[in-house]
Amino acid sequence: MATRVRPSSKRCAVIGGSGFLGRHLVEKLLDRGYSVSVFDIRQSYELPGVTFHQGDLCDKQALLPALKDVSLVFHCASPAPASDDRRLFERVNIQGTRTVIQACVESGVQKLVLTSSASVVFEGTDIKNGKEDLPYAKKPIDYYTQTKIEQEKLVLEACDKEKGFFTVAIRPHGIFGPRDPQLVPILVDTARRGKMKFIIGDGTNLVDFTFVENVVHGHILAAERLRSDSPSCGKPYHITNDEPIRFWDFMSEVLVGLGYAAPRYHLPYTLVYTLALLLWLLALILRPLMSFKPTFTPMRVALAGTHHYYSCDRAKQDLGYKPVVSLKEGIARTVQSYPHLKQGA
Ligand SMILES: NC(=O)C1=CN([C@@H]2O[C@H](COP(=O)(O)OP(=O)(O)OC[C@H]3O[C@@H](n4cnc5c(N)ncnc54)[C@H](O)[C@@H]3O)[C@@H](O)[C@H]2O)C=CC1
Ligand SMILES: CC(C)CCC[C@@H](C)[C@H]1CC[C@H]2C3=C(CC[C@]12C)[C@@]1(C)CCC(=O)C[C@@H]1CC3
Repeated sequence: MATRVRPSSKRCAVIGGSGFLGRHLVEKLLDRGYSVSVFDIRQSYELPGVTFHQGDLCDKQALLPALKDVSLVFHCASPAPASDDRRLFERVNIQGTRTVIQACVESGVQKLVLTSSASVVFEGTDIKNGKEDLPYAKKPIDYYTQTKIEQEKLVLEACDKEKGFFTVAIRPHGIFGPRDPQLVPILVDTARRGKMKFIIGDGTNLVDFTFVENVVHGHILAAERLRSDSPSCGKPYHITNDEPIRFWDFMSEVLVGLGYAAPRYHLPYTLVYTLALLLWLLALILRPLMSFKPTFTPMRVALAGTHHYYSCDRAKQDLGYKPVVSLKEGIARTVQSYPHLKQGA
């Protein structure tokens, strides 16, 4: 009779490992002595100790070889929020996550760590020190958020102590750091087009921005603490820098660090939000004829003009989490890592 080989606890897979967070996670896992199998729709780098599997996570047959002899899987793949493509989000984040769960169960994977998002509870209104027991957004602000909610529910509901399949969800917020393709590049592009002169609202709203290495640290702690007797089974965890900052102070520090002027003039929040909503509707109506992507989407305006910061007390208590890089150091390292985005470069 063939005996099943028990997967090594130091062998793991990172789905979405070619992305911003995924690659930082892979690098840290290698440092900690793991061997890593990366599954992604694209390959963006090569590293010793990493085996790449290129494919779409919605395709179980493509996924299975990447999970062979793996005991721990991190799922941090998602289409970019900026794509605003409902069908793509539903296919990848919902159906694809079902496929990931099935593939994990079939392969004998014991632990699945999902990268969710703190935005699953965000409806465009203030959240101050939000805890994990806040209800999911009833009216999610965009398709990305809507499908991240369904994805998180699927993964947490799949946790089955009897069968030895343990799941946990990490909810980071506003990830930034070297190689981020989103926050700093969009900010600089907006500044270069002369559109970063305005502060939306009174500029006092507090927000969490989380340095990527802290997000990685939270994922690894969650994975290593996940066992049948741990309180984290089937639970979500906020992971932030635990240093809420005014949204516009953070933007200004990054902009000034890169040689651009900080925004100065104030615009009323409701006016900008209404304009962003109208533009979004116009882009939707015109989509069959032409494609244009407004910079100020309703989601971005809501994020820029409201309080949204979260408590990570649960992660501190259950996972022993504590940020490893301060906001000040994170911003300095981020600014330094983008010489090509500096003013005049
Ligand atoms: N960047 C942020 O501020 C935040 C991100 N998150 C979550 O963190 C995770 C990682 O995000 P980032 O690293 O910022 O994004 P990213 O876009 O850099 O990485 C996502 C990766 O997923 C891959 N991918 C997309 N569709 C795929 C498919 N069908 N099959 C296989 N691979 C596929 C992409 O090729 C990419 O490498 C995502 O789940 C995102 O929802 C959560 C909170 C905040
Ligand atoms: C044009 C300006 C008003 C804003 C420029 C910066 C924004 C691009 C970023 C500020 C907050 C960021 C953020 C995300 C994406 C980039 C920002 C909007 C997420 C939506 C990424 C995915 C998530 O899960 C939540 C993030 C919240 C913060």
